[in-house]
Amino acid sequence: MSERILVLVRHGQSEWNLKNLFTGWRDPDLTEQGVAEAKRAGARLKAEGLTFDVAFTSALTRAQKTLDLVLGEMGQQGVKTFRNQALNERDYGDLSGLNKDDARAKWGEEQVHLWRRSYDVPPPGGESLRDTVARTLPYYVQEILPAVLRGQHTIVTAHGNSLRALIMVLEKLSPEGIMKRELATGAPIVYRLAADSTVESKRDLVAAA
Ligand SMILES: O=C(O)[C@@H](CO)OP(=O)(O)O
Repeated sequence: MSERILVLVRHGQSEWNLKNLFTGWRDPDLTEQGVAEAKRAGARLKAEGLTFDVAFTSALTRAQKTLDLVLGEMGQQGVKTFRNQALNERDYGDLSGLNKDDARAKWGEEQVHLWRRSYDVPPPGGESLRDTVARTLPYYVQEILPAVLRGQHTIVTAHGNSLRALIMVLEKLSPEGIMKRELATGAPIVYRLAADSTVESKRDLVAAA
C-alpha cells in the first residue's frame, strides 16, 4: 500500500494581496512574486521526491495558476485535475474589493480581525469560517479524502481561508486555535494520513526566500 499523502498549498501572492484588498470570490491573477512563489513551491516538492497522482483546485484563477506552475516545475503537467468552487476562498461579502487598512479605520482593528480570523463571525453579507467549513468539508470527504485513502498522492491548491477550514478539521483545532493560524502564500504543507483518515505526520515546507 503506498503512502497516503495530502499536500495543501495556498496560492502565490495575488494582485489583490499586493494591493491589500479583501478578495474572497473575486478573481485577480497572480503577481510576478506570486508566480515565483508557486514555482518555488513546486521546486521544494520536487526536492522532497514527491510526485502526484491527482490534483484539486478551486474555480479561481490564482489557485489554478498556482497548481499549473507547481506541476510544471515538477515536470508533472499531466496530473488529473479537478476544479470545484467548493474550494474557493471564503466569500468576503460586502468587504470584497475594500482595502483592509481602510476597513480597520472604519470599523476598528478588533472587528476586522474577528471578520478575518474568527470561527463564527461572518463579514457583512459573507461567509464565516464555519460557513466555509460547511462548504469545503463535504467536498473533502466525498472527493479528496477517498483519493488519499486509495493511496493516490494528492495536491490541493486553494486559498487562505478555504485551507484554514480544512486544516481546522485535519488538525482538530478549536475555534481559538484556528484564530491564530496564518498561511503563507506558496508554502506547501505535507500531511501523511493514517488509514482511519487522521493525520499521522505533518511537515511545513516553507518556501526558501
Ligand atoms: O482577501 C482574502 O480573500 C483573504 C486572503 O487573501 O484575506 P484575509 O487574509 O484577510 O482572510
